[in-house]
Amino acid sequence: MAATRLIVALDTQDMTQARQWATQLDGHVDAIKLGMEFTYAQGLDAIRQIADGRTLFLDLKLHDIPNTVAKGLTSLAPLQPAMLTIHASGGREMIRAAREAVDAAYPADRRPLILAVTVLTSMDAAALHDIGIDRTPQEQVVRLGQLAIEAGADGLVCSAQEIAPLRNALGRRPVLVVPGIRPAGSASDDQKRIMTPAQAARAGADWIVVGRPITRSPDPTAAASAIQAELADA
Ligand SMILES: O=c1ccn([C@@H]2O[C@H](COP(=O)(O)O)[C@@H](O)[C@H]2O)c(=O)[nH]1
Repeated sequence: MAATRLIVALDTQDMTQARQWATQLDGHVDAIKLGMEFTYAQGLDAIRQIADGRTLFLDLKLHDIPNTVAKGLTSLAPLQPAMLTIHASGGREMIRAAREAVDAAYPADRRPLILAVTVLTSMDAAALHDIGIDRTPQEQVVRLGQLAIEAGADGLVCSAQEIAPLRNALGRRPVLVVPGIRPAGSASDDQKRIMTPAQAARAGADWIVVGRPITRSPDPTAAASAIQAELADA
């Protein structure tokens, strides 16, 4: 099985902080993730500056009518992300429109992976029930995952708890990117469906996403190195 790689989520509104984390974590993580918090505070040009040759996961979780998602993804092409996100719950037509837009707007040799977010890792069964979904998170993730891959997504964002059922349903091919990762003993914060880095690696995650356990550490480099060691030993 291929090694599980580490993405750090640089969740901050502050340019100096993002630059400092990105620089100090060079060589200790495999990719950086920038999302809504940084993008809404600093804008797209700041993403270009922080990315600066690094492998960029642009996690803006687009969810809108098909035309708007397609045009939004087209607007992001100059940033040359390696991965970007849309919500699987946007439905088949929206995902197909995303596929067509990425194929048209990005050069074939630098086409980002389209990752469909299934069920946010901050949601449990009660949170799904609140929004009218009376399935377990696992059932809903597999249902949305099948839909998204059929409609043209390259991969999925899921929790580590759903890797095995997704692999059973979809095989090895979809890229599985897994947030909700907490090293043993660290606070779960707002995450509900969590696993440790080693558990996620053993379950077959292609990438794990780790934010606060690294960025809130007094020594982010040591925290990232410890996670890499855990992945290597898994
Ligand atoms: O289902 C999802 C989708 C995306 N995320 C993002 O991952 C990181 C996780 O950060 P932590 O600090 O390690 O909790 C964050 O940027 C989320 O937006 C997710 O957690 N769950």
